[in-house]
Amino acid sequence: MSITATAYSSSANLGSGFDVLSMAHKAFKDKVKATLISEGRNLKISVSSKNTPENVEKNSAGFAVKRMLEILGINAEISLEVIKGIPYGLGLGSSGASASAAIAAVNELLDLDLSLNEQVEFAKIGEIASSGSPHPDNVAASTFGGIVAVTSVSPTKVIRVPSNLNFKILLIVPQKTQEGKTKKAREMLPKEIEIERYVYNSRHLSSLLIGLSSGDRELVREGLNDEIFEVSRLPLFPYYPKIKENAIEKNAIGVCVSGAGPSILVLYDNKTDLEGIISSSKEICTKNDINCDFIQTELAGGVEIERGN
Ligand SMILES: Nc1ncnc2c1ncn2[C@@H]1O[C@H](COP(=O)(O)OP(=O)(O)O)[C@@H](O)[C@H]1O
Ligand SMILES: N[C@@H](CCOP(=O)(O)O)C(=O)O
Repeated sequence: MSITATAYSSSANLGSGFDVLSMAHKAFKDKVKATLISEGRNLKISVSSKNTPENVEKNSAGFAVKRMLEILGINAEISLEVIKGIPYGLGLGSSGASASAAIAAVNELLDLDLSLNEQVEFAKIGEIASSGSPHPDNVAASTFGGIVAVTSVSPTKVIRVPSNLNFKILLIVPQKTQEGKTKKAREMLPKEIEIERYVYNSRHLSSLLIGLSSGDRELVREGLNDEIFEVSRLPLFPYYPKIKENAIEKNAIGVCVSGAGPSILVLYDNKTDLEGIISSSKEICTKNDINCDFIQTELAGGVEIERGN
């Protein structure tokens, strides 16, 4: 018996919403096929994957499933085939999507009847294998779909963010995968911040959520700014400030780093000079000795179970 689940790529943080906000998009997707080999005897998880670790403890999909079954006290032998479609190390929620798909597939395979919040609770554990931290944002977006806010982590509670803003997504993706990128990016963050910077980011977060809900372009633009996380990680994407400045000049709705980078998320609409952003961003990337892909996409739904396999 096998079940296959599909989960989409995501852009987490959305400026000042570090570890809280994220959005799923159709740019890329992972699939995980879970096959039940035996049940009730012992707990054994195996992982096969062409381009991510096949060591269960080091694969976000395998680690999430193994820990979930340990926590639930379930003995089963399950093989996981991780079919990657999301390039990893680029800030597109690759590790999170695998974990989301794996948990959803095993939930269906063993008829666990987990809620979406419970699935995120277990899927986030998979992020420990990839970044050393169970950050819930990417897996929340890949599981729920749309734009999400993680309002609680113990227990996990995910809320879909209401949006009345019409926008499309441009992802600027460097063609350079970095092993362990998010782990390194998390180590770059300050342990303490000035209250003033916290207040700045609270203003940005408030602007973003109100702007999305009301469909106010200017509020969303302001809301995608950040004074703490992107600033601390700038050495990972030195080209970002210029690309952002240029995109805003060409009337993008707003710009932020996608997750821990190095990809950049641009929200745009029919008032935006999209071609101008792409051509000038290519020049900026070239000046920084990087080649980038430019992917136009849109919001994605949540994790999908393939029926009839
Ligand atoms: N199923 C998986 N999919 C993608 N990366 C994985 C997976 N399992 C473990 N990893 C590891 O996690 C790292 C990529 O995750 P991360 O650094 O968070 O980047 P991102 O999530 O932006 O792709 C790589 O070192 C990769 O080997
Ligand atoms: N909140 C996390 C998000 C990491 O997203 P990814 O797509 O880069 O894995 C962080 O910023 O550390």
